[in-house]
Order: sequence, then structure tokens, then C-alpha cells
Amino acid sequence: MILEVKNLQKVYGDKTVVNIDDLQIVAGETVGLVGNNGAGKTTFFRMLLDLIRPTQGEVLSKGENVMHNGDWKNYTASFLDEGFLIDYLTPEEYFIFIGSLHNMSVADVSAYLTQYSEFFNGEILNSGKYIRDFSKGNQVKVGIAAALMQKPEILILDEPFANLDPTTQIRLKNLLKAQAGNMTTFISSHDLNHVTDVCHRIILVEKGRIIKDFKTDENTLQELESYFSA
Ligand SMILES: Nc1ncnc2c1ncn2[C@@H]1O[C@H](COP(=O)(O)OP(=O)(O)OP(=O)(O)O)[C@@H](O)[C@H]1O
Repeated sequence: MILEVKNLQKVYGDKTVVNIDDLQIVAGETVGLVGNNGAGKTTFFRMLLDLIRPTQGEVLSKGENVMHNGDWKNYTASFLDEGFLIDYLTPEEYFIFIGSLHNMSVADVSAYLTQYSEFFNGEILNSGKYIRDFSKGNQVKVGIAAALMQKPEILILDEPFANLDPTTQIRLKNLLKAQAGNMTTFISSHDLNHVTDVCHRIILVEKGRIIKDFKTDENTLQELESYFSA
């Protein structure tokens, strides 16, 4: 079990926004988290990454509580929002900085980035612009590429398709599918089509609770659509 969640709760005021008794993720799984606005997806991801403290319960990464042991940071990469970027750097400077944290030289980083030219669609590198001056979608591309560059064992992405144009959404799906099996991927998405296409397992959350947890098959998209149209 690479990730385990036990009796995890986050309470704000009188509202329990995450309430997960037990969740186990096996290494190599591609898991999609779906649920309406306010279901608790982002709050849950923030607890997986020790960005906020649970009110109760624990998140174990390779058996260690993420709050007490930082080893998970060596093999986990994530992009939840633009807060993960550094606004006053150019994308190149940001990639070099992130690379340096993972013992990658400037040459390693440039070599790595060549495979992203299609994903970047000519809009990211050599623009001379700071990250803050990019569109939201292009900022997302920088964040996702930087996360993948770390060759993580666990990748966590919050609504990665949301601000991407359709062409880039498809390119991102291909990137994620190419990594499937080598990496444990946890993504949240409101795009039922994309999430069922990429993920082998879907977890449906409502008011912080897991309502359904199932393996994706040819009926999954239809089941999810009927669930959400009710
Ligand atoms: N810091 C906070 N203080 C109080 N309430 C919060 C806080 N952060 C989140 N919440 C509440 O927790 C609930 C879950 O929010 P969260 O952002 O985790 O949902 P989500 O499933 O990611 O939603 P979306 O699909 O809209 O991104 C919401 O009702 C939200 O208002």
C-alpha cells in the first residue's frame, strides 16, 4: 500500500468537509476523484500533502504519517494551484529551481523539457515572460510539467484539465497514460470523460464522504453521468 488514509476528518466550524474512514491506494494505481463543488476534494489533497492539518485521523505514505515524517516529499510531486509556482521567475528559471531540488543540472532540465514541446505548444519556453504574466492555462502547463519532471512515485493533480484548451487536455491525457503503471496518480476532475479515460479507479465523494469506489470499465462514464444528473 503506497497511500493509506485512516479515519481522516477535517472540520471547519460545524461542518465536516472531509470524512474518510479508510482508503487504500496500491502503488501504480491511477485514481480519479470526482464530486461536485465543495465535496472536499481539494481539502483532502491538502491533507495528503500536509498543507493543512486533519482535525482527526492520519494519512500514511509508505506507512509513515505525512505529518511526522517528510520522506514522502522525495517521491511525491503535486500541482494543486498556481500557489505552487513562483510568480517572479520565468518558466525556465522555475524548472531549473525545481530540478535543482532533485539533483538535476541545468542541462538535465533542458534535455527533459524537449519532450514537452508539443504539450507546451510553443507558448511556455523562450517567451521572456514571468510566470505571473502567463494565462492560467499556461501556468497549469508549467506546474504539471514541473511535477512530472520530478519523476515522482506519487503524482497528485487537482483539476488538471480545468483551464487547458481541448488540444492540451488530450495531450495531458496522453502524458498521464504513458506514465500509467510506473506512477501512482491521484487526480481530481469535473471532466467525467477525461477522468474515466485516464483513471483505472474512480472515487466519488459527496460532502466529504466516499460514496462509491470502483474500477473503471466501459459502463463507468454512463454510471457517473446518471449519478450526477440525478
Ligand atoms: N479554510 C476554510 N475555512 C472554512 N471552510 C473551508 C475552508 N476550506 C474549504 N472550506 C469548505 O470546505 C468545503 C470543501 O471545499 P473543497 O475546496 O475541498 O471542495 P472541492 O471538492 O475541492 O470543490 P471544487 O470542486 O469547487 O474545487 C467547502 O464547503 C468549503 O467552503
